[in-house]
Amino acid sequence: MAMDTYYYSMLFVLPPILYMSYHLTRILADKKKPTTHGLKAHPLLGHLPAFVNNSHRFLDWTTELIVGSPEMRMGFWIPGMRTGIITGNPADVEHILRTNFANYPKGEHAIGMLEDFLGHGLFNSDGEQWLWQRKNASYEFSNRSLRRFVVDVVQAEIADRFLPLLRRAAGDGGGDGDVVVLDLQEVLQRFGFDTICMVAFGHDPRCLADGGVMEDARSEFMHTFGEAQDLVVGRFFDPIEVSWKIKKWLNVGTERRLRKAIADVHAFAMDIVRARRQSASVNDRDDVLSRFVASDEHSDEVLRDIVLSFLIAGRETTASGLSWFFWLLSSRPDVAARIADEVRAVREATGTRPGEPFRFDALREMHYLHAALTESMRLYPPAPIDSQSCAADDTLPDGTLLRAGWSVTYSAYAMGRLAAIWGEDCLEYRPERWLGDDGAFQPASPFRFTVFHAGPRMCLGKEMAYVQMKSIVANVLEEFEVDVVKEVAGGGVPEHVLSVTLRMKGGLPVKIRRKTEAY
Ligand code: HEM
Repeated sequence: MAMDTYYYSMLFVLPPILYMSYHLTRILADKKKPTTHGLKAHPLLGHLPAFVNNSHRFLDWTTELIVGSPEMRMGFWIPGMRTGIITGNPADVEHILRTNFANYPKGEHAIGMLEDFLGHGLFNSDGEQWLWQRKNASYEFSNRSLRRFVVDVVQAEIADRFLPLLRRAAGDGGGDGDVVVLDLQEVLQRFGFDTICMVAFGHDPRCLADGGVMEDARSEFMHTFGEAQDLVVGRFFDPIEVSWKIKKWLNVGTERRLRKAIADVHAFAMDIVRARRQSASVNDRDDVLSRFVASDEHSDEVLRDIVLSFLIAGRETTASGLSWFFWLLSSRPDVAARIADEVRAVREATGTRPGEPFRFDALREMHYLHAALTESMRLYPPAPIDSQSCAADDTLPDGTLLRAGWSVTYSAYAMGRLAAIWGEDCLEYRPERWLGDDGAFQPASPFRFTVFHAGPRMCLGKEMAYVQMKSIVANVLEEFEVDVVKEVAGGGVPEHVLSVTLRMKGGLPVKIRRKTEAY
């Protein structure tokens, strides 16, 4: 009997004890919730007012908060909409991108926002859907014939299109012989678009045509593609999340423009897919799409989404990296001179002459150039922030709590400005920080230098991007000086547009001069 009373009383006593201890644990755990130093939350609206007030300087604002925080991260809370963290802490990044990778997918929320544009291509999928595309694409990217193909495509684009364009801009031959102001960022985007289309799909869109002509017919499409990208990213920065859904449903405003832009971009990608399907020689080709087509397993829509992912990956990233690099170089003649010396030494060692293509091995010898580009991307990362979502409650390495459904973002831009990672001179452009005593390039951990992402979803095009960027810089600095037109560009750091990539607002106006020294 006494035992029965004991069991019955336990039935009533235990649940409240368990309930209370559950909540007590949560309250205690929540003491470790992410903090935000120097940022006050509104009692009802949370951090919404601060986000709205600083949306025009989002990267710099979040960087200031991260740099000012001992944990190198900021927590934010926007009631009913979004809660999460933006971090610059390498231990957090390693945890999110590698150690507990499975718990930090892109998430349904983000995928849903991009779905009408990117479908379920590599960039916009998780789980199995991502894995099979990643496996196929990684196989292609580690293929040596693709590496040769990349070098050939890039060198041909430089020799037949890019250098002739710069020679014309420098006043050689074309037009009235005057030096013209060129938007280098736009030229580099065209370069990136041509090369990604040729490498990934075996299709030549001729955004830069032979002889260095900028094809006007392509300008409109390039503009449409950029517009689709910017408008879709705009959805993420809209503090009132449902507003884009309402506009889409009503087909008004930016969503109306976006619908039209997406239709044009999809038509372009679908043309590429159909052309590749009809091509008799699919099995003999080196491009990435042909391998997906050859397997005969995928619908046109799936292939279209794969095409779109590669266009997003390759169109603006290298152009962004190079635009900031040439801007930095314009005030650092010492760095430009050292690169030119290195290129000259590699020419001598490989027995080639200026104007001839650089082979893969020759590019690999250019350690200082590699360091100069890496250092530039450290400060101006082409993909400045990257978000995932937290699938189940988790704790960061320092015990900070993350709840399921939170947005978890790392800022490569802020990380480049953290003294705790790079030392007190972190704001200085100093390529030497990447070189060992023997002058060889020393890579940093991808959890500190997050420019190419890290872990299982790390960028597949990193090597291709360096081949492209090093080839362009080496060829340009052999022949030309690039002067940024300060009267047009303004004196300070150029303003940026925050889209998928860090783009200069208004482009990068430059004048191209032939080098006076004999090579
Ligand atoms: C300087 C140039 C580049 C930078 C800084 C860069 C950076 C990045 C970053 C940050 C990601 C992660 C994106 C995310 O998951 O949210 C990524 C993924 C990727 N990148 Fe790049 N990228 C560059 C050039 C390229 C090029 C030229 C290609 C060529 C095809 C490429 C192919 C890819 C692919 C396929 C992924 C998706 C990987 C996956 O989700 O599994 N990237 N890149």
